[in-house]
Amino acid sequence: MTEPLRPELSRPSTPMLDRVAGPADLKGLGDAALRRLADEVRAEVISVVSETGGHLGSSLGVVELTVAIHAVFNTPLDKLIFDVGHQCYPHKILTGRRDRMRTLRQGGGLSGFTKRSESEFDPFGAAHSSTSISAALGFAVGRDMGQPVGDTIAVIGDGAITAGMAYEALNHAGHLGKRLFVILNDNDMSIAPPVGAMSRYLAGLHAPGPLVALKAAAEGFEAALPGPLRDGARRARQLVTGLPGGATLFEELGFSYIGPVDGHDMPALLATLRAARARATGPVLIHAVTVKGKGYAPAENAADKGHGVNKFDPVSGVQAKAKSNAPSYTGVFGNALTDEAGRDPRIVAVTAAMPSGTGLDIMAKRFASRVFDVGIAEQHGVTFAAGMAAAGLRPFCAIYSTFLQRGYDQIVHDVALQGLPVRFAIDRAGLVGADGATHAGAFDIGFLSALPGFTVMAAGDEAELVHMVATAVAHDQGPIAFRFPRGEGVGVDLPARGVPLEIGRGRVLREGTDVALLSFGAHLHEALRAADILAEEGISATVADARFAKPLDTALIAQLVRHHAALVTVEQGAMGGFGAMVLQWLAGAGLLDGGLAIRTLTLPDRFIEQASPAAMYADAGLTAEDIAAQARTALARGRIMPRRGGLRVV
Ligand SMILES: Cc1ncc(C[n+]2csc(CCOP(=O)(O)OP(=O)(O)O)c2C)c(N)n1
Ligand SMILES: CC(=O)[C@@H](O)[C@H](O)COP(=O)(O)O
Ligand SMILES: [Mg+2]
Repeated sequence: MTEPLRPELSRPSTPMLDRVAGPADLKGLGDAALRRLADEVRAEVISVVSETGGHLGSSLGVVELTVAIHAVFNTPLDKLIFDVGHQCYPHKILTGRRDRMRTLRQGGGLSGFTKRSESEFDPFGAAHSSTSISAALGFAVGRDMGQPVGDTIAVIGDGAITAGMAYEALNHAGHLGKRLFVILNDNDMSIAPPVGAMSRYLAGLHAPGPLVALKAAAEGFEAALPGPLRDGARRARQLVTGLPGGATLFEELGFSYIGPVDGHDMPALLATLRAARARATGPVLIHAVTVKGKGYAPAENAADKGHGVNKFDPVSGVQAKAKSNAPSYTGVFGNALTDEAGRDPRIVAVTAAMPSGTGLDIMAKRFASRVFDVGIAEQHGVTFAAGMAAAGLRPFCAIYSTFLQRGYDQIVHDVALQGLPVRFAIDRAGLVGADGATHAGAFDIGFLSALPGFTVMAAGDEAELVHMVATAVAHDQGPIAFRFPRGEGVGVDLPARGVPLEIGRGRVLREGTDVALLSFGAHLHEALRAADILAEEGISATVADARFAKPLDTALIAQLVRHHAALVTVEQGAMGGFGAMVLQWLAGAGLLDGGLAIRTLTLPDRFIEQASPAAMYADAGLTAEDIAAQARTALARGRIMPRRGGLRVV
């Protein structure tokens, strides 16, 4: 467990919470007691996250909401589904996991998201956004078909509700008309300030003003009327208020809309939830207005509202600084792209609600009008970029590997099939640490390399990343992608300016005679370390950086297999990626016919649980020692080779 920075300050007194073993203990409490309980839960969240780091602001914003839902509904029979799940810390504290909260996001500890395997109170796992309404609707159908399910409640943020999936679900839920509760947790923040017309619309719904108050009053009146009169009353309200369409978008979609309600006013929340629970017959949307970071000034005052924090001093809110020896890959990418954008006005960039996470905030500072935050809308972002490419621009789509999965059909259908030169900057490639398996960048090598016409690169270090940005700028022949990991680089000197790489050509960093280690991506330094380990045993290893999974440097690979008894490929990705591409090419070229010993080191065929990235790679069998061990065994079985040199060293 992580040591607290100031242990004497980090454990608040929580007499009420101490008596809560689970949601059942909330049932007998009155409104005032529930409000006090919420205060204690908030203190506990601050205390926990000060020791562990994590998603502080989002969790603080839903404290009252979480207490109220558990007090009014009957979980776990009723299914409470948090969208993304990053705001679930109060929920975990109230559902029997308080004693393990200080293991949050660590190896062997509690997940930072909801997770089915962790608790019966987590009916549906999450971490990627905007899935909650679909899942809740699925549970509602299960209930109506006789399964042991009570009510279903989706809690979704104003950021998450900007994604296409949420509308698909609202549309379907409105059509089915089943009893279902969607609680819109509207804190007017995503990770960054929210963007888009939907965000403006929601703000309009809770803007103070006479029209809105009148509308709310009219709605209350309407609800009391018998069915046949309700339509007339609604039309009258539309005339009186003049609000667009009169009804909210949600009502137009077939939901009953309740709100906006102050999501920190416990009596108001409880009354709203009780009334909705007692009377709902179909889908209901409860619009709760909350404050991200609520009740903790350092979070409320932070630009990101304490979205994701390191451990911190609970009194001052000052976060521990991670030691850094080299610039982050993300920062190197952001700076390199900004430099390129300074030279080429056709360069534009797209982020799906992650401007700082992707480094595009750097470019936005100089070229605001050329950086587009599309909201949590990876699918739209990809096709939008394809449109800009078709129009003659040079779009960079900067999306984490894990979230790019959302846009795969768009990558296939809108980008690859049309051969459009969209540049994909794929951050968070490989294992990412505390966010765990849901955020691992495992699959992009395989899913992109399978597409005709795609060029797929991975940066061996941060200097290579600069060159890959330049390569992507210059590549107008079709789609191109480059991947790089989370965190800091290896500390190599950065070039003053990127130089486009020759497409499909790798490089040899170290020339040996016995075994060839062919790395694709940022595990290059592990391959170099493996070569050092092998050298101590008298085994001479060549280390090559493939740079490209597609097109492969087949001349280099042919040379490696000709000159070595064994070949080991290394990548930070799942099976079916770079190693598979190499194997397939070797087989097709007949180069396996002579009994070459090959090992393809990838992530294993299972999801790797959260821990530090180093521990996760150890779990995956992808350390330098693992690479050396595989090289050793491959060599022991490989054919006997005369020792020859002759490789090109770049
Ligand atoms: C598909 C997908 N894209 C991006 C993200 C990254 N992400 C996590 S939380 C978040 C913002 C969510 O905002 P909101 O739903 O309003 O919740 P809040 O943090 O404000 O409570 C984003 C963009 C994600 N989890 N899933
Ligand atoms: C919840 C979520 O998806 C993001 O907040 C994620 O945790 C960000 O991860 P990074 O810290 O790698 O940007
Ligand atoms: Mg929000």
